[in-house]
Amino acid sequence: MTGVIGAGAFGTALAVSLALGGRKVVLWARDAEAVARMNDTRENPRLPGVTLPESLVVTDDIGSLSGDFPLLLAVPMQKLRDAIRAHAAVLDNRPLVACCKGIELSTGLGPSEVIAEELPAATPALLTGPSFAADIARGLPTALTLACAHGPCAEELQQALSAPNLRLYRTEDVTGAETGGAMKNVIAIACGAAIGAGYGESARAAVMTRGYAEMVRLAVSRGAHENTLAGLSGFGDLALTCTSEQSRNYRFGRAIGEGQSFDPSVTVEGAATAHAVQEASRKRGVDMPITEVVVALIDGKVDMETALGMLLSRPLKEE
Ligand SMILES: NC(=O)C1=CN([C@@H]2O[C@H](COP(=O)(O)OP(=O)(O)OC[C@H]3O[C@@H](n4cnc5c(N)ncnc54)[C@H](O)[C@@H]3O)[C@@H](O)[C@H]2O)C=CC1
Ligand SMILES: O=C(CO)COP(=O)(O)O
Repeated sequence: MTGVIGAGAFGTALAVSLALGGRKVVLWARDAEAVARMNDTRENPRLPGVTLPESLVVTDDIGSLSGDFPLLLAVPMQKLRDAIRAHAAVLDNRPLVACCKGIELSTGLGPSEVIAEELPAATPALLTGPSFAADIARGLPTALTLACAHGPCAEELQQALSAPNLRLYRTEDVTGAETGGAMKNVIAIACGAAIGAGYGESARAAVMTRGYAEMVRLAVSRGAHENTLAGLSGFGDLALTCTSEQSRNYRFGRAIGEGQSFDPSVTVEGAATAHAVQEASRKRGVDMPITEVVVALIDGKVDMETALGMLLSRPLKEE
């Protein structure tokens, strides 16, 4: 059995995919009315056009997640700690797989570190990599990274969370996997802004590549293995998010580049994470010029022309 906490786009897509793969899945949401609607219509408005399989149990009863089976935590990064605290009794002492991508603004911690801090007896893991919820829910093929520092648990989770359209690779480098997932959103905002401002595809490729260098620098400074960033959780997700109109982070950046507003109700993980990364990288003395520019753009401190100048006027250096 698998439990999923958070019935947003990603939690629901994973639940659908695992249920269609023949697993027993319980999807928990905090909003009783939303749960009633989903049970009535067998649809989730966050995933239009996707029918929830009859075998998928949707509930607002947190007690139905009691047990020692793995729980997927599919809530936004900045809400992860609240969600854990609210249900600590049910979540403690079992595998908890964070499905969020980001760094906590108030602490500079990644998802597995937040879990470890709140519930030291739980086994923190991470599910990350290039995958749009809509693609997963439609049964399209996807490959993801399952990260868990505890080797045997990593293998068990890899088996338990694979599905016909979800191919999971595993790593014990949780820090590398979570840094890649957090940073790709920041760089996707920069790429969206470059395209939105009309700077062209070559500029986007430059931002992606130099953004990858920032991702690696930050990850290594946090204790990750450089190679992890070349995998699905780093390069893979960067490639997807920086080039797809499906990405909310990319579209948010494009709106900045075009001088347009963006719907504040949409989950854009890279916005808070850019601020968290800026603070962490300054403390560690890690040079992250694209992240600095993204923060300045989000905060409205610079316009696109100034932002471009900030990057192009840097001293010339070896690659
Ligand atoms: N949507 C996608 O394609 C993908 C999303 N992700 C990651 O998944 C995470 C969640 O994103 P989405 O599902 O897309 O967001 P979403 O905006 O569709 O849904 C977020 C859900 O979390 C719930 N929630 C918020 N705070 C909560 C709390 N304290 N307790 C319980 N539930 C709470 C909300 O009610 C909402 O249903 C993000 O970190 C995102 O980066 C990862 C891969 C793909
Ligand atoms: O993480 C994702 C794809 O791997 C989803 O990206 P967005 O949050 O930018 O939509």
